[in-house]
Amino acid sequence: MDELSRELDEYREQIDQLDTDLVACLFRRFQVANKIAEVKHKVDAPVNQPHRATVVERHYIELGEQFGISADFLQDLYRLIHAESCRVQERPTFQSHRER
Ligand SMILES: O=C(O)C(=O)C[C@]1(C(=O)O)C=C[C@@H](O)C=C1
Repeated sequence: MDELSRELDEYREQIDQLDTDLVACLFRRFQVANKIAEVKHKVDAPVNQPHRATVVERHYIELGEQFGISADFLQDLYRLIHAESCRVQERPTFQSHRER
């Protein structure tokens, strides 16, 4: 294996590890969303809270400015995460594979 393909392999290992971290972070976020759902259920509050979602979306955009990541990309990303967070919260007994 030449030097360049060794370098490429190393970077790809880093990408794979970072993707694992990303998914693990998402997993933790959905666990917290599930806890939020329990509280909302107790006080009969709606899962989807557009004002709060706008605040969170702004936070993503601010982070994007700090890190130099495109606002459009982060908006799209948060919209996907938010949709999944709402879906998770609508499921009363959300459990991940790890908890089973
Ligand atoms: O802050 C909340 O109330 C949440 O449930 C979290 C969250 C999110 O995942 O970002 C999900 C649903 C709401 O519409 C707003 C934000």
